[in-house]
Amino acid sequence: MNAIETSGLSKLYAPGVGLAPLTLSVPAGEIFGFIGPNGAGKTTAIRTLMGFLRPTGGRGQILGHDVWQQRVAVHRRVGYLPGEVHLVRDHTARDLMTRSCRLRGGASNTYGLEVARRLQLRLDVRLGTLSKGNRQKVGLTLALMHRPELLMLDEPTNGLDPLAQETALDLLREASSEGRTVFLSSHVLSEIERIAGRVGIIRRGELIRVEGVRELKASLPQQVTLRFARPPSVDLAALPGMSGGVTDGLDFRGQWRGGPDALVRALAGQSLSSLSLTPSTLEDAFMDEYRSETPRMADIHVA
Ligand SMILES: Nc1ncnc2c1ncn2[C@@H]1O[C@H](COP(=O)(O)OP(=O)(O)OP(=O)(O)O)[C@@H](O)[C@H]1O
Repeated sequence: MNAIETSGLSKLYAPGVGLAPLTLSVPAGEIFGFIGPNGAGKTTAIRTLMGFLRPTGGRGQILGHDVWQQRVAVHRRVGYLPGEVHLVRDHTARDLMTRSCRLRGGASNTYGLEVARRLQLRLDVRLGTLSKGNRQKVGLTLALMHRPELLMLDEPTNGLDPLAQETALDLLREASSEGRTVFLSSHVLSEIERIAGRVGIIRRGELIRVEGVRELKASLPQQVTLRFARPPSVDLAALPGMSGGVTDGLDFRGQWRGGPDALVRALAGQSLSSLSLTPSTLEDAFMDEYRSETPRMADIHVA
């Protein structure tokens, strides 16, 4: 059974605003990254999947439960981190963790304490005095502490310092290696690139692309930068495999699809003073998706 299964699930606040019909399957154990610019619909998608927003169309299941009709069961089984963590000011993190264990019929707090320790969260400080990053650590600890089968995390590393970010990513990797599923949204593409198996790109409420991170990166052109000692006698921008070529005096920049051999062969006989070929990052792919005029797709089916 897939951890997340939706068929045309939508949440429209107004025509064209919100989440367009979303058809997506996320198998158990996968880390799925959801990326898109501000206002793309990431939070709306996560909140609809969590049953906090009533869908305006389609169907969705989380761990086999209907996202709206059976949302109480969903909430019991899923670790959720909202985009903005609001906490009761006068309590401490330890209070919230104790209460959460009690609500789960006396569940163990052992792992929660380990997560808090690894995130260097101070458990006995009044929440009202915590910084944004420390509130985020509380939210993460509460989401992770019961080792839920599915983690739904809206920008989990938002506000964390680099060390805590690293720890958070380790915790998510560990969850996945235990067969648990992680669905996270992020603007930090480098972190999605490092931990996610697949990535979904959402734009204006529509899922425009879903692909394995490895495949996505392999499909990207490499950035080529050349400097010549003398003006080249070949039209580099016109080479098959080259795109976006720009010449500036003796410098040339472009995007190259193909192996380095073919490029070196094309440059044979030219007086080259430097050459660099850099693999593209997910960031580059993401920017490409935004720049390209991808047609609107009302309903994208993803295996
Ligand atoms: N309660 C609401 N009523 C009406 N429109 C809303 C509501 N909440 C969000 N929207 C709109 O829905 C669209 C998607 O918003 P959403 O918050 O889901 O985007 P997001 O991808 O999470 O953005 P960000 O990266 O800024 O957090 C935006 O156009 C937003 O203005």
